[in-house]
Amino acid sequence: MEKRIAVLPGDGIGPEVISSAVKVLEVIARRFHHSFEFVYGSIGGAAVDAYGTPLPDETIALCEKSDAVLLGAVGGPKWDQNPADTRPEKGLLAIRKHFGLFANIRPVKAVPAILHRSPLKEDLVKDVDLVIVRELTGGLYFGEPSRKTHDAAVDTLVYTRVEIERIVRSAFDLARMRRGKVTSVDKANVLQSSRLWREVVEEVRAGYPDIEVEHQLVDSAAMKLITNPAAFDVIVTENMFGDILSDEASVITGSLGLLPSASVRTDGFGLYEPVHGSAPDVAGKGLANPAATMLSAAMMLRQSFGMEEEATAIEQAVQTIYEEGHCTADLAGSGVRPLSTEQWAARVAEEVDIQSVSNSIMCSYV
Ligand SMILES: NC(=O)c1ccc[n+]([C@@H]2O[C@H](COP(=O)([O-])OP(=O)(O)OC[C@H]3O[C@@H](n4cnc5c(N)ncnc54)[C@H](O)[C@@H]3O)[C@@H](O)[C@H]2O)c1
Ligand SMILES: CC(C)[C@H](C(=O)O)[C@@H](O)C(=O)O
Ligand SMILES: [Mg+2]
Repeated sequence: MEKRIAVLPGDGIGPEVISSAVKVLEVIARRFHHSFEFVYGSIGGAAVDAYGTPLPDETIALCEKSDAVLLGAVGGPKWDQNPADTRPEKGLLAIRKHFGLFANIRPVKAVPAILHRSPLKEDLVKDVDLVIVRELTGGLYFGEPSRKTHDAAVDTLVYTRVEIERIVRSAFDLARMRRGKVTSVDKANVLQSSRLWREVVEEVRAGYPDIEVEHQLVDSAAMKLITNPAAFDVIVTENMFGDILSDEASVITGSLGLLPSASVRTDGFGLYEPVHGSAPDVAGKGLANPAATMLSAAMMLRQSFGMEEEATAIEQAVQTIYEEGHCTADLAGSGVRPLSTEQWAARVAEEVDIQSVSNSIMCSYV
């Protein structure tokens, strides 16, 4: 299959984790006889520096001509004092909005070989397999913020019935393919937009009698995510709550460097990016964990290209390398010598290749 992938490395550790994921995708292409064309574009702080804007028209055009987008991360101290329009993060919000990527799918799954790296008890963590379905193109992120005076600022939180309904349906559809449970997270005891959210969830659930539904307020949901994370299956929530809960959920697995995400719309086009940011504190030092970006690439193969076997090959290779005891600095406990980003990525790429050899040996015996 021929696929054109827009690659947007961005800032900080973005280029490091992206180059790792691209290496693995190159092995996948070779092994499964696909042709992947990687076309590189600029976003975030790098684009502000080169083009004066965090999302240049050239980047939009390149993504429009591609089958999917793979993104690293944006942002960093260099641009933190920029005005709103030339902040790197603005580029990320703009690309999500431009392509109508309203559903941000953030799976959180315990990795058996590294359960001990979670700060939570292994017993709590071992069965965790949940997905946060985060609304991505509405809410506070896209209100009309304004700095009223020197001493006052305002952000508005708007949600329409249509925006809520489509994300809630995505969550119910996903739950049907999983364990059949949806937890809707809101702040309906305070916010009007949350009361509308809850109303729409109640309407949508009528069409899904097979799905178990619960409502949780975001503050107690944040607590339950840590005290009993295995109780969750699909969590559906608005933009800001989803952002916060997904970073919190990364603690369950042991590192933010493990969580992938897909930002999608209904026609299969998607932007795939790790949940983490540009990690300026570790950038350029070989300390970044590229697993989240590799697993995002796996989501791209499965969700945008329908390449199930190829996606599984990446996921299995990541698991195997952890089982062999190799990890990057974020997951190395005391007494464990971590591999650099590049070394760890090379092990995963090698493993994807080795799988192909063992598979063909298996075939020759069948
Ligand atoms: N999607 C994105 O592009 C995205 C997401 C979050 C934050 N950001 C931006 O990133 C910048 C830094 O934000 P932050 O520090 O709050 O969040 P962050 O996610 O970049 O980092 C938080 C902590 O996790 C660590 N970390 C994150 N990813 C890691 C990885 N792959 N491997 C090893 N360690 C990792 C970092 O070293 C840091 O200690 C800000 O400019 C922020 O706006 C961008
Ligand atoms: C960088 C920022 C705009 C972004 C968000 O809040 O959506 C990030 O935190 C994320 O989780 O993708
Ligand atoms: Mg975030």
